[in-house]
Amino acid sequence: MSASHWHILGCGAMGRLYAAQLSRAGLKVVLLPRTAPSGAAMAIDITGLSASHHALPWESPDASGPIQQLLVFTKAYDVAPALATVRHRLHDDSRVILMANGMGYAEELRTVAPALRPALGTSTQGAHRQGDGVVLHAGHGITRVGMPGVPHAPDWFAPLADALPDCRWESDINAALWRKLAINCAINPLTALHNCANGELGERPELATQVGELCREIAAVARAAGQAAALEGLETQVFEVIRATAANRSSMLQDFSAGRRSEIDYITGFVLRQALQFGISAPRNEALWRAVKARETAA
Ligand SMILES: NC(=O)C1=CN([C@@H]2O[C@H](COP(=O)(O)OP(=O)(O)OC[C@H]3O[C@@H](n4cnc5c(N)ncnc54)[C@H](OP(=O)(O)O)[C@@H]3O)[C@@H](O)[C@H]2O)C=CC1
Ligand SMILES: CC(C)(CO)C(=O)C(=O)O
Repeated sequence: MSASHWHILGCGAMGRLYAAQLSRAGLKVVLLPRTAPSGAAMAIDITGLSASHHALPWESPDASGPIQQLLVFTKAYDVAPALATVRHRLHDDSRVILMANGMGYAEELRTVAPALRPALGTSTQGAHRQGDGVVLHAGHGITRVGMPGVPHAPDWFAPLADALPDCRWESDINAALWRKLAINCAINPLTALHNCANGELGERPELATQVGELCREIAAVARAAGQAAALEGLETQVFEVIRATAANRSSMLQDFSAGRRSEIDYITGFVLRQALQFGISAPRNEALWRAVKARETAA
C-alpha cells in the first residue's frame, strides 16, 4: 500500500466529499461505512459547488486487512468508538488524521489506542447530506493538518495536499484547532438556542453583546492554556466569520433541527474543562452549555 491509498472512516457529508475529492485526483480510496451498503461499490454523488459521481470500494471496519492511511470524519463523540472498530487493522506505521470539529477526542483515543499518534486536522469546507448518497458541496475552504511538535510536512502529506483543493500543513496545529474551536464556541450554541442564522448574531444588539462576552471568556481560558497568540483578535475574527457566513445555519443548529446529538461537549465543554483545570470562571459559556444540554435531554 502506498502514500496514495486512503481509507475513510465516517462516510457522512464530509467523509464522502473528501473521498470524492481524493478519488477525482487519482488517489485510491476505500470507504469504511458503519452499515454495509447493498452492492460491491458505494455510490457517492456530489452536487453544488462541485459535481461528480463515484462508485467506490468499501470494506467493513472490522475486516482484517491492514490500514496504512486513515482519514477519520466522524462526529467528535464518535471518534474513539469508531477508531476502536478498526484498531486491529492499524500498525506502528499507520497514518491517521482526525478531522472532527472540537477538541478533546484525541485524548479519549488514548484509552482505545494508547500508542497511536494521530495527525489532527480542521476543515472550512462545507457539505450537507441530501439523502440517497447525495452530498451538497456547500462551501469552499481550507484543510489544515498537523502534528504537535512536527513543524514541517512529512513526505506522506504531499499526495494529500496535491489532491485536495487547498490543503496545508500547519506548523502549530493546536493553535489552528483552538482558533476554529473558539469561533464555533462563540457562534454555534447561541445560534442553536435562538434558532437563528449566523448573521443575526451581528444584527441583534443583545446577541452581539453576548458574542463579545463569550469571546472574552474564551480568550482568557486560551491564555491560561498557553494559546494567547492563537486567539489574538478573536472578537474581530468572530464577527468577520459571522458576516462571511451570515446566511448559514450553524452545524449545531442543524443538529438541533434534525434531533441529533450536538458536539457541544467537545466545543464549549472542552473550554469549560480547560477553565476548570486553570481555575478560571467562564459563566457565560457555562450557561450556554447547560442550556444546550437541557435542550438535548428534553428532545
Ligand atoms: N458538514 C460540514 O460542513 C462540516 C463538518 N465538520 C466536522 O466534520 C465532522 C463530520 O461531520 P459530517 O460529515 O457533517 O457528519 P455526518 O453525520 O454527516 O457524518 C458522520 C459519519 O460518521 C459515521 N460514523 C459514526 N460512528 C461510526 C462508526 N463507529 N463507524 C463508522 N462510521 C461511523 C456516521 O455513520 P452513519 O451514516 O451510519 O450515521 C456518519 O456517516 C464533524 O465533527 C463536523 O463538525 C467540519 C467542517 C464542516
Ligand atoms: C464557522 C461555522 C460557525 C459556520 O456556520 C461553523 O463551523 C459551524 O457551523 O460549525
